[in-house]
Amino acid sequence: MTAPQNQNPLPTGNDISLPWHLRLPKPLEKDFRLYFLASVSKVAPWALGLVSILIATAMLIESWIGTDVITNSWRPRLFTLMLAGGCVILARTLQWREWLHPATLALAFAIALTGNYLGVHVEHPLSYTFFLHTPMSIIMICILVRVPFYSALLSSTVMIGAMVATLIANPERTPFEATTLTMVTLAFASMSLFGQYVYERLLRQHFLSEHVLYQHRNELHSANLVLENQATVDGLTGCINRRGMESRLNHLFHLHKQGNPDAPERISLLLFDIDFFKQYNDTYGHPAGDECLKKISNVPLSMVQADTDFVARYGGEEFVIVLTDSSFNDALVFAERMRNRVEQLGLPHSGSRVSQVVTISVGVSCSDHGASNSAELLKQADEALYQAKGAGRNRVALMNSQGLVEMLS
Ligand SMILES: Nc1nc2c(ncn2[C@@H]2O[C@H](COP(=O)(O)OP(=O)(O)OP(=O)(O)O)[C@@H](O)[C@H]2O)c(=O)[nH]1
Repeated sequence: MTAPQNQNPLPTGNDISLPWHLRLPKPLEKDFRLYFLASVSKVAPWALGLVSILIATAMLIESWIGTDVITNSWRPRLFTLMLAGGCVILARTLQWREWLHPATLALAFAIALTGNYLGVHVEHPLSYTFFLHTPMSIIMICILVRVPFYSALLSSTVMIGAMVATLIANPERTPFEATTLTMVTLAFASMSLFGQYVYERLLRQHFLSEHVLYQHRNELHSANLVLENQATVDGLTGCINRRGMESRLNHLFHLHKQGNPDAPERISLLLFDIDFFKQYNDTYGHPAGDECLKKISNVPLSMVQADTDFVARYGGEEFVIVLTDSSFNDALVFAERMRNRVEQLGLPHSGSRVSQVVTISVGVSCSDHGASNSAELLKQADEALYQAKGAGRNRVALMNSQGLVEMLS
């Protein structure tokens, strides 16, 4: 049995057709330049090191051949050797790397022109071979150091032009030598440039594939964030839902236990419940009950400040506030202020037996008082809330360090 075909596969870099001239849209082209530079910068120091060794070897051989050769060659050779050394330094230094390509081109010109100069000035039967520096320079920029294709094409043309002009201006070179040198140079240049074109085409295709993959990854990441948000936020009040609360609280406890430097010193938990909410619904209707829940939840939402503090809807008309790094006293002040602000909202509640307006009861617990995990902390706050209800509602109760519930108000 064949596997089912994917009707709508994700696009890959191969789906984006690369034009024959290789140019990508402007922003992509800019990114590709950096990508290209990063890909060549790993081998460039070694390649330029090799070029430096070749220049040094050429100087050595020229000093053996005869003093008249080295007399003519040592200055331009030393100059190109220094240029090559400078290019190696550029390739190895991250902040200067963007200058690598222009510097490599300068080096290639220096080598090619040195060849032309020596081909004219050195009196030796084999001196015409100095002109072979031009194809060597083209090979260097296309294969060894990989200058971008268009720069390589332009500079190769200029170098070949300079070589041909020198050959024409120098009557000592026979037409046969001049033609042979020009043909050899053109052959080397076209092969090297073709190789450079193919290489750059493949590299661009690879870059596009990676770019598309990167975009997919970003889209997936954003979609995940949206989904995660939807999965952990309560649709009615905008508070974190119970699932989100449990995972955040567990995470905080996990950090706390591990003694992680990002962990809060203590975790305080406030659990509150709207008093006689069933009667509120019965009196004003369920939609009004929903509105009431929104208004009440806005009170703690407007009060939490630290990034790690949060408000969650624990279920029905019960809410949890988690405060990190506040002292226990500060958490009690928060609870009392919140209870007071809810009362101050003045939402009429004729069905309540404790007030004319909507009120809440709050239970407060703290990790300093023996709770070793989120379930225990919630249980302690629930026990305090239960007693706050029993003590008449519209009040704050706390679980103290002895494990006893005390009324705050
Ligand atoms: N409007 C509305 N009501 C809800 C929602 N979730 C839960 N409730 C109601 O909240 C009420 C909770 O009632 P109880 O648990 O009896 O508590 P209570 O009436 O507040 O009494 P005490 O907590 O003892 O003061 C129930 O009537 C639920 O229907 C909601 O999303 N919207």
